[in-house]
Parts: sequence; C-alpha cells; structure tokens
Amino acid sequence: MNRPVPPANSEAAARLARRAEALDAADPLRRVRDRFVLDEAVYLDGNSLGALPRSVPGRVADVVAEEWGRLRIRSWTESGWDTAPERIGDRLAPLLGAAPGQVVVGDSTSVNLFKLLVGAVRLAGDGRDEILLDADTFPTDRYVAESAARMTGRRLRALPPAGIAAEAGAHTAVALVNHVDYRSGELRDLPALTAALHEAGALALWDLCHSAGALPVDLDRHAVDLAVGCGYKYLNGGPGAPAFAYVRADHLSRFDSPLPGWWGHRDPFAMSADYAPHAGARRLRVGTPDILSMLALEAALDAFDGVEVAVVRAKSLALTDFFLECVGELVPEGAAAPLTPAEHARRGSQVSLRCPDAAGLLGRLVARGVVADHRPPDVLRFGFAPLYTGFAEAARAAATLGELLAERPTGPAGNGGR
Ligand SMILES: Cc1ncc(COP(=O)(O)O)c(C=O)c1O
Ligand SMILES: Nc1c(O)cccc1C(=O)C[C@H](N)C(=O)O
Repeated sequence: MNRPVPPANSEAAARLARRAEALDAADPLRRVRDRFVLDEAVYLDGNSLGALPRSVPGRVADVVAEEWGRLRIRSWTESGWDTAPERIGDRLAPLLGAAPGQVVVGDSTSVNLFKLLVGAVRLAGDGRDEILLDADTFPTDRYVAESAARMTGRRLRALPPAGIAAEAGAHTAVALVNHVDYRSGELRDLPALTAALHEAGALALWDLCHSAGALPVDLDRHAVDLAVGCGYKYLNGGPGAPAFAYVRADHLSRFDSPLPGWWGHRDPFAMSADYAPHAGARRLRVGTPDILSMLALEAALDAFDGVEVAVVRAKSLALTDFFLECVGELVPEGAAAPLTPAEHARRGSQVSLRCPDAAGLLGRLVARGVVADHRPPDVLRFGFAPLYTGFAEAARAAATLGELLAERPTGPAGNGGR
C-alpha cells in the first residue's frame, strides 16, 4: 500500500526548517563551513570520505610544482618531507588528546593495526596468550587480528564490546576495540574499558577511525596504550589519506614493530645492516612516506585551526539530536528504526537507521541530492561532520527520507539488531 505524504508532514517540515535556520544562525562553527568545498547536495558521508578543505588544492599544487618540480630531491630535507610523518602526527595529536612525540602519520589503518596489535602482544609478554576483539568490528580489524593471532601463537576471542571488561583476565595481552561502531554509530566507553583492561594487566588498542576529528578522545588522560585511525573521514585528508598510529610514551622504548622498515631506523641513511629502532615514535614509521597524500592531510588539518574539540562534540550531538527529532516527525511510523543509541554518552557522530531495502532507498536519496551511505543488510548511515554540516541539511535529509518512505509501501524496519 502506498502512503501519500500527509499534509501535516509538510507543516512539520516547514516548522523544522525554520528551527534549523535558527540553529544554524547560532552555530559557533558556522563560519568554519566556508573552509570547505561544498555544493547544493546535502553531504552526509563525511564518516566515509570527508569533504575537501579549501586549504588543500593550492598546497598540493605548490608541493607538486615547487617542492617536487623545482627542488626535486632537495625537498626531502629543505621542504621537511623527511620529518612529515611525526610532524603531522604532532599536529594531529591535540585532536586526540595526546602530547607530542606519540603519534605518527602514515600507511593505512589496516597496516597500522597490524603493527600495533603484534607490537602490543610483544609488549604484553609471553605469559599472556589471548587477544580480545570487538565482535562487531569493521572487517579489516578482524582479518588483521586473525592473522596477528596466528603469527604470534595467541588465541583470538571475539566478544561483544560490552562483555570485554568482564572477560579480560590474566591471560589477556590486548583488546582491540572500535571507539565508534561503523554500522550502528555506537560510542564505546573508552575510559571505563581502558581502565578495566589495565586492571587485568592487559593493554588497550583502540580503532579511532570514526571518532578522530569528531569527538574528544583524550588518549593521554585515559592512559590508552595504543590507537590507530584513518585520515580520510572526519579529518578530511582525502581519499586514501595516510592513517595514524599512537603508542603511549612510556611504551615506546619497548615497542618492537613487526614491520621494522628503514624509515623507522635510528639512522636510516647509515644504511646499516642491523636494525636499530629510533628512540621515539619514529620507530612506528616503515617505508618511504606517500608525500603527496601526507602533505594534503597536513593542509587539511588547517580546517581545525582555532576549533576546540569540545565545541565540535557539542555541535555533533546537537546535529544528531535534531536529525533524530526530524526523522521522528517526518518519517512514517515504523518505516525506519534508529540503530544509533539515543543516549549522548553512547552516540558517535552518525545516525544509522534500519530500513528494508536500504540500498534502493539510498539510490533514491542520492538522486534527490542527499548523499548518505548504506551498509548491508539494511542500514542507512548518515554521517554528521560538525565542521561543515548544518542543521538545515539535517532537516532536508530527514524530510527527503520521509517523502521517499511515504511514497512506497512500508514494511517492518527490522528489529533483529543490537
Ligand atoms: C573502523 C574502521 N577501521 C578500519 C578501516 C579501514 O581502514 P584502511 O582502509 O585505511 O585500512 C575503516 C574504514 O575503511 C574503518 O571504518
Ligand atoms: N575506506 C573506504 C574506501 O577506501 C572506499 C569506500 C569507503 C571507505 C570507508 O572508509 C568505509 C568506512 N570505513 C565505513 O565505515 O564503512
């Protein structure tokens, strides 16, 4: 049965659009939006690929023409290419709540997961023979963890994140957990779980892909042992931007990387036959960095200049609250069920809705200028990047979704989720 859009909905949509206008006018990050290249589409996919910061194209053009084109090989030293991984790591560190000297940028998240997970098992020592894994994890973390467990002779146990604290014990070397779940948008209790792992004598390795740049992480404050994350989501570093790796300062001197490339050597240009790791975070480097992508990420971080993470978080919660309210008012009852927790303490910066035929619906949303994404089998994800997403866009996305769902037969929204 096709349900027409009830007239009350257009009134509600108009009322919510007026509220959105007022919220946008009062938004302290309103001007930060101008730092990005955007168009008339409602872009709610910054949790997959962040929008292009205006600071990037000119910088990349300059790197190509001047640093590569004119200076060529001299740029390794004269343009600071040789120190880019740790320099950009230190630039990123405040967004993660980390003091300098602990974050290095480079490689992909998957590669950094491998380095840090095997490194964590080595740090934990021989007596600890199991790795715990967030059972809901993004697939790459699982694939890497399975291989790391095989290589190190450890047992891998995948557990619901809420059960990890209770299961961690004298055998646990490390637990690998996602700070924000990529499907549901659920935020995990990083301080409590890290503390519980420490209580058991185990290490905490956090995947921050869906939290870095969107909410406070406070790595140092919570004494997180190790963390990884990607540069292309809320950090807006561009497609395939280098990822980052964090190892807590007091673990660094004992951190034994399973990928000891020459760029992590104490003195790479000594070309020594023996590997001797650099004293600090530089030991997390592996091979020659991808300079063009790396410098694009560095320029992208300009978008955060003068922006406090607490303000980003406040706007993220206000946006997702408002979107959920709009969905509640504008989407036909039962047509889409929020999967993302309502509690602020458990919500990242995206809203996931379960809808039958989410894939088909996504195509129709995109055709009407609302760019979100879909994860199988039935999840629609709406990512809210507080630096450039406005309340009017949240209202427009919900109104468009409501119209589409009212145009087609409604079915059960699915209730077999978490
Ligand atoms: C939580 C999480 N971990 C890891 C990855 C994979 O990162 P990469 O492709 O940089 O290895 C992604 C996204 O692609 C992700 O969402
Ligand atoms: N890394 C991606 C890619 O290379 C292509 C398309 C999407 C992505 C993503 O980042 C997906 C993302 N990690 C997710 O949360 O599903």
